[in-house]
Amino acid sequence: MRTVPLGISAVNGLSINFKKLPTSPSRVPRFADEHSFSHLSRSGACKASQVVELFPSVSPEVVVREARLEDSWEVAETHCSSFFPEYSFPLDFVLRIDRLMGMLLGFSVPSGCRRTCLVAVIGTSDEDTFFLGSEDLKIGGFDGKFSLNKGYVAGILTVDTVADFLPRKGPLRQRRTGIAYISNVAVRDRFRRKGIGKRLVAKAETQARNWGCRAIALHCDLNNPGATRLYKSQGFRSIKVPDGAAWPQPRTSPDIQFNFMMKLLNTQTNF
Ligand SMILES: CC(=O)SCCNC(=O)CCNC(=O)[C@H](O)C(C)(C)COP(=O)(O)OP(=O)(O)OC[C@H]1O[C@@H](n2cnc3c(N)ncnc32)[C@H](O)[C@@H]1OP(=O)(O)O
Repeated sequence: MRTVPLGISAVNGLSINFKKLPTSPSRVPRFADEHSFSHLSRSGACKASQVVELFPSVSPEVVVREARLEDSWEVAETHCSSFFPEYSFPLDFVLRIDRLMGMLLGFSVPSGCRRTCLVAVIGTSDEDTFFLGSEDLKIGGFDGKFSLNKGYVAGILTVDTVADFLPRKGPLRQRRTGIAYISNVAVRDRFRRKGIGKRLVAKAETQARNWGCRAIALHCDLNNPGATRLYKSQGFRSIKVPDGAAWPQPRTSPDIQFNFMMKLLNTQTNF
């Protein structure tokens, strides 16, 4: 089964940042995994694994929150190891650096739009975390606050209101508003099937509601039945895109076919 990084990555043609990820997401040869790269990750991984063994389903130790600066490397790792698991050294390392730089330097959004990266973190609690930095500071798609009690990033998701993958409105081709878009959903291999994906999607919905959105949408590779099942279980429904419709699609390999899925967020309003 092929997995495809969608959304920001897929949207803008992927060159050096998260909104420009490689256009061919097919798996390529792998030669090192995330453990190779940082001592910090290695120690974090042990701790996280122990927690998960103690709590086989999602435990209270899994916190889903907005990504902060200190998570950025692990976010890049999670993305690369999930969507490009077969990349081998040095490509996998370069890819991680590319994602990291993109996240820190890129991630700009059009005026009036929002975008945030969520992380599912194991082995921490926000309640006893001491933060440095300012509430208002944003660096790339990251919250500028910094904490030493960071936990271990097991899953990621991006949600935005950029509407790059929805048809534009009217003769002026304005961006559609009020519909959030989910992309780049990934859970590290060894933490899958523990409800983390569901938690990330649920948090994205909460974020979308807080932004005033009435619906939330995503594109999923038709050949990704696991992810499709996840979204269906969360109330997303496949939307038939009329043949020939000028409906923008994530820019990945041309042979990938997408299922456009959408969920209304507790509102009767039509879109
Ligand atoms: C919009 C996008 O970004 S689409 C891209 C999706 N991302 C990827 O394909 C990257 C690689 N895959 C992954 O990272 C993960 O497998 C994800 C994100 C798809 C799922 O994350 P998980 O944390 O494993 O999902 P979670 O445990 O919450 O699963 C919820 C339900 O989804 C379904 N599901 C999830 N994964 C699978 C699978 N591999 N096979 C079948 N069903 C699955 C099941 O119904 C599952 O419930 P169950 O475990 O009680 O049967």
